[in-house]
Amino acid sequence: MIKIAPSILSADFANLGQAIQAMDQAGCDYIHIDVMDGSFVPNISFGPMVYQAVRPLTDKTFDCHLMVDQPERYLDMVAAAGADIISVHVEATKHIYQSLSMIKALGKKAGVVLNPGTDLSQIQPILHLCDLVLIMTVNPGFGGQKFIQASLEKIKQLKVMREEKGLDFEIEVDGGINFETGKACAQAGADVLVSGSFLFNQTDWAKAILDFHSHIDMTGDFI
Ligand SMILES: O=C(CO)[C@H](O)[C@H](O)COP(=O)(O)O
Ligand SMILES: [Fe+2]
Repeated sequence: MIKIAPSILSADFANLGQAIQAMDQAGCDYIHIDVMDGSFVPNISFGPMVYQAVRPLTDKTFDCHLMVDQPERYLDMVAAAGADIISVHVEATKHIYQSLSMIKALGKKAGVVLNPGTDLSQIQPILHLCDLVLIMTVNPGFGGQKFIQASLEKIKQLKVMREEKGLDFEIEVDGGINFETGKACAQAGADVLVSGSFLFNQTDWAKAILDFHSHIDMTGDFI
């Protein structure tokens, strides 16, 4: 069954705790937390103090997407703040093997993220260290962007690589996900759909999460 990860970048920051609790009640799987440093991406969001404050409000998995340069500088703090999955961009560090090893040593699930312009060959040597591979389906930095169709081929190729190598990481997609693009990603091989603006703009979040499932499960292939 496909997992749904609401991106709280699209939440009402004046009521962040309420939004997280409502998404929990609506039946989401992960809470996706977009951490931006104003350097790796041209936007700044929130740091560990913010998600530490909301950590007690839900038992859901905190899926932390670090859009920061040299992420190894922050891994201790991110782990201490309550992240369960910590994902780092392969483009953001000279030491991706070390970063992923550090995340594992902290007892957290390790993820690697690829920008739309980054080839899968960049992560081939470190795939065995990954619990999750996040394929960006927009350029990172902002919510509400248009899905990049070329991402679908990358998802398919990643699924083949996973099978060939006998690995079991999750494939997550992030950016421009709605019922239509989410279904296309699931058909291509995605296991986790991040959805920000589309999901938060729905009036009934529980229905929207169910609708994500019904759109995808009706193919019969992904239940
Ligand atoms: O990582 C991100 C942006 O860098 C967000 O997770 C992503 O953009 C989700 O927002 P939307 O669903 O509105 O595209
Ligand atoms: Fe994200």
